[in-house]
Amino acid sequence: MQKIGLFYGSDSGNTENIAKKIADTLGDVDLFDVAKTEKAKLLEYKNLILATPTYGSGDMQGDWEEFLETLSPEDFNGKVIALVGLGDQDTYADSFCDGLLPIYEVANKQGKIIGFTKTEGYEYEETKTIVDGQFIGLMLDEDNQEELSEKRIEEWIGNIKGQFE
Ligand SMILES: Cc1cc2nc3c(=O)[nH]c(=O)nc-3n(C[C@H](O)[C@H](O)[C@H](O)COP(=O)(O)O)c2cc1C
Repeated sequence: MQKIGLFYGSDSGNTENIAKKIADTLGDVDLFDVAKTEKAKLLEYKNLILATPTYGSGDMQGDWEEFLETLSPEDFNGKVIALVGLGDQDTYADSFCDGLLPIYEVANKQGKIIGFTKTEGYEYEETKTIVDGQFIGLMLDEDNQEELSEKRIEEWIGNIKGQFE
């Protein structure tokens, strides 16, 4: 398996902490804050994990918005991509983790998305991040279900680990 590049954006630190936990648990992961990195770096990796929280009402994090503008579907050709969304399903119940959707839409056209997850145990009202009955990635809620994150991360890593190339 080739090394994994984990690219994250984070305003208040939750996604950064989760990114570090994922990297520690998975091993062989290089971490990048999208505020301080370039598209060329992402292109170096066959295996990717992309993580964003949601802001506004259903938007991706600001640095991710700028970073995603530099990327096109062709950039994900031949890549294996796992997605991570952070949100608050209580205060923003009708747009839970929706900021992850634009990343999925660009990456999914030519890349292979892995790591879909079940929706059981979550308490949101609406989200656009469900495809074929499953979340498009690992969804975490550090505001309301922090105690569930560790187990969710472990299960998810167990699922994706063998799928990277
Ligand atoms: C102004 C504001 C708007 C937010 N909007 C949403 C939203 O639409 N949907 C959602 O699921 N979470 C929303 N959140 C919750 C954040 O995504 C959540 O707290 C996340 O863990 C923050 O990650 P960070 O610390 O990496 O920036 C919002 C938070 C703030 C402060």
